[in-house]
Amino acid sequence: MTTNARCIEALGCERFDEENCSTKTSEEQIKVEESVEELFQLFSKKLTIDINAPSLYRGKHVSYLKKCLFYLPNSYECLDASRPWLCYWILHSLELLEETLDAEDRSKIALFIGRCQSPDGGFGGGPGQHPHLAPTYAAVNALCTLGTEEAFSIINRETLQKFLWSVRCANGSFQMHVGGEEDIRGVYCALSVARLTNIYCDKLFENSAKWIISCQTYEGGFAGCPGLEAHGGYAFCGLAALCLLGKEHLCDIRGLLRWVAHRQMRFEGGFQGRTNKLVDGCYSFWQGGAFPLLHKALADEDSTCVSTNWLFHQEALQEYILICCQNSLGGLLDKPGKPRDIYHTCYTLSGLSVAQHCFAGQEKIVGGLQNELARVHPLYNISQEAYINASKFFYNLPPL
Ligand SMILES: CC(C)=CCC/C(C)=C/CC/C(C)=C/COP(=O)(O)OP(=O)(O)O
Ligand SMILES: [Zn+2]
Repeated sequence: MTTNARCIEALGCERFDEENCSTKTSEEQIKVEESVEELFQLFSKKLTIDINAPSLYRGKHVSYLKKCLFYLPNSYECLDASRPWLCYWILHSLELLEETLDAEDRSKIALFIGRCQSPDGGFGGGPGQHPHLAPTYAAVNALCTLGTEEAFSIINRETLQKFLWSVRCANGSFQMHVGGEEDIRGVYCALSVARLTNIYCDKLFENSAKWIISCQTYEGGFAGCPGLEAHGGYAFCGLAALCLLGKEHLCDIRGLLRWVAHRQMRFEGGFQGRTNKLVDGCYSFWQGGAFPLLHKALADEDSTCVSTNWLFHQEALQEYILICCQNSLGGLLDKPGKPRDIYHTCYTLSGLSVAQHCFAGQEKIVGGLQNELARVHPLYNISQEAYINASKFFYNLPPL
């Protein structure tokens, strides 16, 4: 299927499904493709983008993100308990777009995140809120992205470790907050912050690998909890958590690879989150980000049989993001027709970065080098540079 057809499909203009296509004769198929081409010509006049060399609206995205940083519109009121997330999504997106903030702004943001830190350790969704693993993960990633000594020093590693102990369950899973739900996000968030800030200890994660593996389903992906449906968000958490434990080989890597590779939609080029659901830009990272981790796991088993590319269609994903997920006024989105928002801006850009970069010298930058983003570290989803700076800071501190 051509890119044009994928875009038309993604624009919701014409419905093709695998079954219809496969029952068509080649002549009928050509007619379908011609009519798609015609439709596409019509729609490309509306889209102010050159589909043969789609460009990233870098400047527009930067302006949108900066506006959101200092004046969060009313539509984010419902995220009042996710304020460290808002900081992380914006800061990480700006970092990927290679936009730096001035020192005064970085300091203001670091101090605000500091106000979300709980005296009991960890971070809450806003100042004075109870600590929770999700905003703790977002706060640590945001502070590491800020990358200043002031930002790193805000994290109280002693109380953070106490908080992690307070949400740990005997079976190796983690509650999202004291008395809260246990799911695979918890163990990933706990491992991510523990590794980044150098407070990891084996005892804290005893049994965790076994619990994570019990979330892998018959389809090959991971569910939020044992017995539930595999989903991209949870599959990323499960695989990344196993990698952070150095135990990825304990799960069915090939089953997971098969599942995640089939989540890339044949027409749109983007990923769906789970079987029989719709494409969505945010899964560009939740699903796409699994491929570098899978690649490493496979290479560790047998370095002679791995390719120099990720095992998904990297160009098709980039086309979906650049052609279908950009708002022409800045910001990115789930799919055409949906409003832009900073969550989708963060995860589409993170997925775009994964799709652009495999190994040094093997970059595939759809639309030209001017579209290149900074490289992400796929375990944490902060930039490689932010990861290196944070490691230099935290791994020079004495162990707890
Ligand atoms: C680190 C961290 C906190 C990770 C979160 C991972 C994540 C994105 C989980 C998604 C959870 C989920 C079941 C969404 C389904 O939404 P839906 O039914 O609206 O969407 P769908 O139709 O695409 O499945
Ligand atoms: Zn989404």
